[in-house]
Amino acid sequence: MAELIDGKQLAKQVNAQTKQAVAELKSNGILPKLVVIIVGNDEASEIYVRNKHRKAEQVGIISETKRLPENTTQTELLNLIDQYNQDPTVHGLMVQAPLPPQIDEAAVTRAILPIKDADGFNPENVGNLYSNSDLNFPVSCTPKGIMTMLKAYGVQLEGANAVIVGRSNIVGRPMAALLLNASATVTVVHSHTKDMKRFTRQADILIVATGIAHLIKGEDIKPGATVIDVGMNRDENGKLTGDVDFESATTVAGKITPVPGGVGPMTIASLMQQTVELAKWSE
Ligand SMILES: Nc1nc(=O)c2c([nH]1)NC[C@@H]1CN(c3ccc(C(=O)N[C@@H](CCC(=O)O)C(=O)O)cc3)C=[N+]21
Repeated sequence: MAELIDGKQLAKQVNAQTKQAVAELKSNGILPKLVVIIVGNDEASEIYVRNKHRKAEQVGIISETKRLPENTTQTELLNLIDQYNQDPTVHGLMVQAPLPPQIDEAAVTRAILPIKDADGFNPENVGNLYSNSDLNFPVSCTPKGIMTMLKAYGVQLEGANAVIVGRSNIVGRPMAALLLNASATVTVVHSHTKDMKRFTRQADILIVATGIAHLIKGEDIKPGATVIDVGMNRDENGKLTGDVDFESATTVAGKITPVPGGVGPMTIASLMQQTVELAKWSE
C-alpha cells in the first residue's frame, strides 16, 4: 500500500501558519481582505465559495462574497472588478468559475489587477511563472498546494520525470511551469496525445487533472511513483471520486493523494496563504 498524502492534515498545518501570519500583519496595521465574486447559481460553486469564506474567517482574513445574478453583463462585472481594484482595503480578488456564457473569462482575468490576483490567472502573473521570474507574484492555488504537498512529503523534484495529465489554465499548465522551475523533466499529455499511458507509466511524479473518473489505474503507474489526483467527480450516488482508481493505484504507487481529503483542502489553504502574501507585498 502506498503512503497516503494527507491533504486535509497538511492543510490544517498551513492554515495554522497563515493564522499566525495574519496576526503579525494585523499587529502592523494591515487587515488582509479577500473578495470572491460569484456570478449565477452554480450549485458546486456555491459550496466552494462558502468553504472559502468559512476558512478565511477561521484564519482571520476579512472575507467578502459578492453574489451577482446569472444575467449580469460583462460590463457590469468589469465595472465591479474595477471598483475592487481601486479599493485599498482589498488585497485579494477572485471571480469563481464557471461563468455564464455572456461573460468572457479571459477578459475577466485580464481585468483583475495583477497585485490583487488571488487566483494567479492574470497573464502578467502567468508570464512571470513561465519565465521563472524572481519577483513576488501569485500562482494558481491548486498547483501551489500540490507543490506544498510534494515538498512536505519529501518528494524529489530535481531530475524527476513528472507527467501531467491535462492542460487546463487552472491546473495543468501552471503545474507544468512550477515543476519545470523546480528542475523536473516535465511532460504534459492530454486528450490528443497518442497512447497517453505510455507516458504515465514512466512518471516518477504523476499529476492527473482531467475530470474523467478513474481514468488512471494501477497498471498505468510506475511502481513507487508519487500520484496526485486533482479529479473531483461525483458518482451516481453523489459520492466524490477522483481521476485515479485509488484501489488499484495504491497497490503500485509509493505515495498517493485521496479524494476527498487530498488536493481540495490544500487548494483552499493555498488561497488563504496567497491572500496573506498579497497583503504583505502590498506594504
Ligand atoms: N476562480 C476559481 N478558482 C478556483 O480555485 C476554483 C474555481 N474558480 N472554481 C471551482 C474550482 C474547484 N475548487 C475547489 C476547491 C476546494 C475543494 C475542496 O475543498 N474539496 C474537498 C471536499 C469537497 C466536497 O466534499 O465537496 C476535498 O477534496 O476534500 C474542491 C474544489 C476551486 N476552484
